[in-house]
Amino acid sequence: MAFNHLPAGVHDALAPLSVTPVTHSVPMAKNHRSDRPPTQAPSRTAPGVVLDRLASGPSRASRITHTEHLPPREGRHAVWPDRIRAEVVAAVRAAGIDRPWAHQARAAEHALNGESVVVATGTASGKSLAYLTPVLSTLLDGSQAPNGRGATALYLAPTKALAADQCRSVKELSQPLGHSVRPAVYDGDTPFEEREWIRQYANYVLTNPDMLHRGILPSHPRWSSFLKSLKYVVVDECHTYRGVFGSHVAQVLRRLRRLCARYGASPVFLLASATAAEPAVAARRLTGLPVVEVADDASPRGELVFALWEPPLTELHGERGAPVRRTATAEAADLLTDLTVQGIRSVTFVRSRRGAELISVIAQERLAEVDRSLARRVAAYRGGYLPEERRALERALHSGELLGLAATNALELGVDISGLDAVVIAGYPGTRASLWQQAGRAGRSGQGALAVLVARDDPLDTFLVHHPEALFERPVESTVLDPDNPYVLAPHLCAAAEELPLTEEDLALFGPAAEELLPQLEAAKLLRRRTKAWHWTRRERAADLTDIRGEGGRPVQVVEAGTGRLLGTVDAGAAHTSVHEGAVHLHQGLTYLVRSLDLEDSVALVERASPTYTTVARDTTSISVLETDTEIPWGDGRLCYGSVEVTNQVVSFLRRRQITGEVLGETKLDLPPRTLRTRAVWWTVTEDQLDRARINPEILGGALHAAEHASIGMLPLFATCDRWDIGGVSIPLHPDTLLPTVFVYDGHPGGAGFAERAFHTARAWLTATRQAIASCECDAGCPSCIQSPKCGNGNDPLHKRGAVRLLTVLLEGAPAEKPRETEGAAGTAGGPEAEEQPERSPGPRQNPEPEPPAEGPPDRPVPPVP
Ligand SMILES: Nc1ncnc2c1ncn2[C@@H]1O[C@H](COP(=O)(O)OP(=O)(O)OP(=O)(O)O)[C@@H](O)[C@H]1O
Repeated sequence: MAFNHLPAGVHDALAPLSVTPVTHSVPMAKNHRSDRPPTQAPSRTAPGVVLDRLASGPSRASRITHTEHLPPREGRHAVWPDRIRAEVVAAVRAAGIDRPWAHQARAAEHALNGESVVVATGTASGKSLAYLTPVLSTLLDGSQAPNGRGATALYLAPTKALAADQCRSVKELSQPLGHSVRPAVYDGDTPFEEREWIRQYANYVLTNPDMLHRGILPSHPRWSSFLKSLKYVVVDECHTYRGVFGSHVAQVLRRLRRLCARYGASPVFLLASATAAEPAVAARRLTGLPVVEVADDASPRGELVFALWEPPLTELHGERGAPVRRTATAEAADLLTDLTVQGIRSVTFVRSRRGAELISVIAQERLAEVDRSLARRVAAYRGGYLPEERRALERALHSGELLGLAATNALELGVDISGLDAVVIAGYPGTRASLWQQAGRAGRSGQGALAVLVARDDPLDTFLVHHPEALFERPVESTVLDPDNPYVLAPHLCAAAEELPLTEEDLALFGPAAEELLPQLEAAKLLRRRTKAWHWTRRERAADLTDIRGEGGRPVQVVEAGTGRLLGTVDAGAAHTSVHEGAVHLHQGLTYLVRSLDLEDSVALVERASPTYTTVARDTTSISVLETDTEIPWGDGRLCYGSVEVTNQVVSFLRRRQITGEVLGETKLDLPPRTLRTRAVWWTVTEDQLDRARINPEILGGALHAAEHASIGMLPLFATCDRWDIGGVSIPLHPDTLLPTVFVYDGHPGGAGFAERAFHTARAWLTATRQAIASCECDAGCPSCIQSPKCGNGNDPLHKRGAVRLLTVLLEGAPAEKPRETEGAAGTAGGPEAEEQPERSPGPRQNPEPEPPAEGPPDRPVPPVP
């Protein structure tokens, strides 16, 4: 096709956009019909037509602020390397795949050469096969060893669901190979009676980094025969290992490499990721090894029509009389309804679990009005459901029994949901990587597909639907991780020392920070140096020192009060905000009210109810400066970066009317405060600057507070974080700075790099913040500029014009940024990917399964070490 002479990645919207995609922009709503011939099978409705229909209701067309057309592309074939065993090639053929795409053959070649490789090609580009062919071929070779296990492979997935899904497909693919390939999932759900068999006989073990960290590595002697023969470690969806969680996984992989080396093995790492910038750099940081990159996607791709959609203003007024837009939830529910009526298979991605439930309930009700049988064809899908329930939903979507799902990102990763015609994304998912990952779920078999991003009523989403270039003309974010973060590294050094005493030679593997940390760990009496090695001194398990997903403890079980039935779970850290007493809890269309939350026993008792409202927790936060690392004069004021301690408490919850979001009332809560030591950026202003900005004491609090909210809303554009991963505090007279101060901090113990990025791009970041406030059409502030949905003070006080004047004066004194420091403005910095949106203060890194993210945790205590 027309674009085939270009490098594949250049025009593949769903590939890692390490370069800007060539796209065809149509800014006007009425022009959104594609001018290209549809590439899908005739029975499918062209995505442009589907969009036309969605836009045909009253005032609907004007909600589309932009349509982007991403052109189709033809595939390029190659041949499998000769060294792939003929039986494996035959098995792949038997699965219906005659020839590999060029990138699959290249990746296999590197793997067979013993080079670690990252396959960073688009969604559904056949990455699995790229690593599976060399792995299966090697396992087949190894099966001829006297013990039948001359070669083994370990597969790591970020979620249990993905490992289970992959195990099913490996079993299917390797069926013609008989008993030579023995795949098995080894995770928290694996029955104990099966575990010994897996350790002794399985040669392809599928697990997750959590199980590796807590289960496999600490009991490595029982895994010795497996580790001795370990030839490959597959790291699937490796872009999910970012931020603090990614840094933990990097250290877990170093521990694995160390143990393998002791058993005489040196496995090759095979990484796969659909969406990553600079994949080789990220893969090297994750594994600590040089990694070859295969990013030239040779698989075919259908056209993608991508619409940006802004819900209309309503007649309602929100806090302090602000104009209120229709919620993204209500709008997305309408789109799901309309798509289902059209017979279009779709998934609506939404950030919160509650949002997924609400969208599915609303769509079901609307569909029932059209045709009762249609209501049963949509459902919700989210983390916190029991595994059987999730498998059943996946099967129903596969078979076509379900036409539409409202899902959290629990469905985003790898779970094979082929054949979707449309994806609706309710609210920007926080990163472009995540956006493309979700959009890429549509059109898997090469047919055309539609993606619609529905903006939420907040500054960032509003900005994005009016600045499509920020989405379509920028590369995806790099996967940033920092394995040297002492909060991350220290517990892994202890765990490694417990696994096998740490020697001086080991230290290089764990990075330069290891040497500095050891004396501290000795002083804390966690490690002791005897002869030449450091030993773990305690009786408890060192692996329990850290929780690699930062979930803050045991998940809370959600139990139905009358029956004692376990409905699902909520992350410990999320419990205060999502299952506090009086909270509305939704589960597959049924509504429950939380009767009590027992934090000691980690149980929330719920009972069926039919409230007409949803609940939103409110919290308050105070902050103290522990240490200022850097301080730069900004005129008379100061821009600082350093360590802080944040104390957060969920104090109340709001009841909001369903669909409209109208506030019905507030109820106080009595929950304990939690503290977090982390990193922050903060700025101060002087009396003189306040005078120049005409800020008198009456409006000072409101001006600072408004600037803080808007700056948090804008930071994701600069620091690749989610607004829920960062927090802020503003105060007219801070006891540590003795000046009016605004803090923005990382919601992760030890910091996650967002505040640091904010510090380095502060001028660009605060300039964008000032512009966002100043250009908002509202009079006194609204959710699109200075109101925050998670404000513990009910968005009071806020002073819009004061914030603009204050930022103007502050920025007058800002020194020009060096080029290096502004690179973040292109969104290349990193932090954890946005997860489900909690209605909460920022908390620790949230991740999908094994225990998925939730409506979440505020802060929690710092880890015990260093
Ligand atoms: N060379 C090929 N020719 C034709 N079809 C292929 C080829 N390789 C893979 N496929 C098919 O493409 C689909 C997607 O493959 P797969 O799930 O391995 O992709 P992936 O890149 O791993 O996906 P994800 O983005 O979900 O991780 C599957 O149905 C697979 O059978």
